[in-house]
Amino acid sequence: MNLDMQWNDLVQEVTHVGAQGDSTQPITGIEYDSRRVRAGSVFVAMKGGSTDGNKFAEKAIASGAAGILTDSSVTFDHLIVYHPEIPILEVEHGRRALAQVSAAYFGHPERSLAATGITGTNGKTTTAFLVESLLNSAARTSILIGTIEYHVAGEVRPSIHTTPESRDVFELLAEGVYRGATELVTEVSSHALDQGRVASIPFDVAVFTNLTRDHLDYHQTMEKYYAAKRLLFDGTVYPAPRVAVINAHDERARQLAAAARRAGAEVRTYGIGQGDWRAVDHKLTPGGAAFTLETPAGSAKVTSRLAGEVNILNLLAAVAAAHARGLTFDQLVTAIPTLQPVPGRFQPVDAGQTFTVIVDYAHTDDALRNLTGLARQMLGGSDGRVITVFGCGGDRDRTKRPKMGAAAGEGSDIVIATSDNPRSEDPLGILAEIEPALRATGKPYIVEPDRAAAIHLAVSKAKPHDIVLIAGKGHEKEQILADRTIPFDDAEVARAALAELGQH
Ligand SMILES: CC(=O)N[C@H]1[C@@H](OP(=O)(O)OP(=O)(O)OC[C@H]2O[C@@H](n3ccc(=O)[nH]c3=O)[C@H](O)[C@@H]2O)O[C@H](CO)[C@@H](O)[C@@H]1O[C@H](C)C(=O)N[C@@H](C)C(=O)N[C@H](CCC(=O)O)C(=O)O
Ligand SMILES: Nc1ncnc2c1ncn2[C@@H]1O[C@H](COP(=O)(O)OP(=O)(O)OP(=O)(O)O)[C@@H](O)[C@H]1O
Repeated sequence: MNLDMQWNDLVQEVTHVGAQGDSTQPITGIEYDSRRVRAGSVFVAMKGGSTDGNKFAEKAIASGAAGILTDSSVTFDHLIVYHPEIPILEVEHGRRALAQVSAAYFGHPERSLAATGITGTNGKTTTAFLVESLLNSAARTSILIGTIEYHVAGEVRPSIHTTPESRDVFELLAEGVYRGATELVTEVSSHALDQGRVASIPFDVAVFTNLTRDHLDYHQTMEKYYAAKRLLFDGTVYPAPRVAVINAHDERARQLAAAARRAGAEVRTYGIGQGDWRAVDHKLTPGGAAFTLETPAGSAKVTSRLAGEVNILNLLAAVAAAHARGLTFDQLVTAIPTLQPVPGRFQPVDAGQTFTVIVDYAHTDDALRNLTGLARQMLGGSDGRVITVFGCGGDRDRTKRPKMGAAAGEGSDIVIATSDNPRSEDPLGILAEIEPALRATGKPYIVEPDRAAAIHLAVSKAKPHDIVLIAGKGHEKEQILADRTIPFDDAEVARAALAELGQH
């Protein structure tokens, strides 16, 4: 961070429409939440979806704020009258101003980093992990920001948001640069693009994985959802990327590619049997996939430990992005077989058993259908069965329960319905709301509220070639029951169940 920064320096860095006062007082922090303001902090008061940060400007001043940035002319007019002692800036867009001021305060770490941003409804986390692994295989030092966790030059941190507020992003970047990072790989959610959480970060490479129905509670229409994603590519609000990597299978691919090209980006498309970066003659195996990688930089046969067609797409996206970041085709081909599945995203648990066990984060009916579909793809023509363990969260959308029951039954040969964070609800009550739809599918099922017992049961029922899917928790490490949060890791429980099976 810039320890010498004064208010008067900061003013130079922010686009503003009004200003009052000046100050040579050193600034000790930038905050967008009044509850985090300490003596010497600058408070950025911005309008939000559920409240208005401007309501808390007085509170921030009482906590010792050294200056205020506001996106409200009413607040600006009020403060210049009642707090003439505090320097104030009025800005047009609160979150973009937050990004500008944070970049400056944290010493412009973005200037020392090449950024790859990944957006899309599905595949962001997986693609981001793969890009980071490819860059690290070429001895680059990276920062990763995403849903599961953050990596700061090799150190793992818990994730707060898929894409945090710009202030928190810049703090991570500054730390990463200090520890030698030269690359940033970040998931960019549509919320982040809409709000400007990644404003002031120039993206060298931008990746678009896909667009399916989601987050309409926030964006309201698919057009607005797409428009938010397009912002990463079209140069209208943020600078256009140098290279745009786009999934050729998506129905928006052509229009997005055209928008990116118009903005001056080099476009690379990818796909299975289509696109400039493509997989041909692919085969799915229980251990992953094998295909010929055909690209403008060369062709080679490769094998991957990541299962399912969607992961071939994620891998192609990552390969095209890492090549844009300067890895050679040979470096990429050498690294591909070493890439590990992402924790909790179609993650195999292998203890040498004759069937497949997969842990996945799928916790919506769509995701569950996707997951059972991937398992069917993997079974191909074999006589293996799909055995699915799943549950539904308590104190959450109850309409999901019958939908999940139907999705599990329709996609599986055997279902074990269990608990998944029952929270304050009775686990048996939740299961009773799942059961009628599950029963209606006509598939054999068992209700076992104890999640560990359910996983043991599924593993004990598996025969050679079967696929056991453990859905819902993915990378999560806890189960929330009534007033307790207990450690719980699906992959570990599955490993214990496999070890027990091995002893019999
Ligand atoms: C819909 C959404 O994006 N909400 C985020 C947003 O809230 P908001 O704009 O409504 O802010 P607000 O609560 O109205 O507050 C306005 C301002 O007042 C401030 N405030 C508030 C209270 C107070 O006492 N003092 C104070 O200063 C707040 O810090 C904020 O600056 O800004 C808040 C502060 O950073 C976030 O905590 C909040 O995330 C909520 C909890 C959330 O659930 N966000 C999800 C939807 C999200 O962003 N998800 C995407 C991933 C989606 C995906 O792909 O799955 C993500 O990138 O994580
Ligand atoms: N390229 C893809 N296309 C469609 N579905 C995918 C793709 N990649 C992954 N999936 C499915 O979406 C699930 C979530 O994958 P991933 O975590 O990589 O995506 P994400 O965009 O980060 O989503 P989330 O924010 O929910 O974590 C996977 O378990 C898989 O079932």
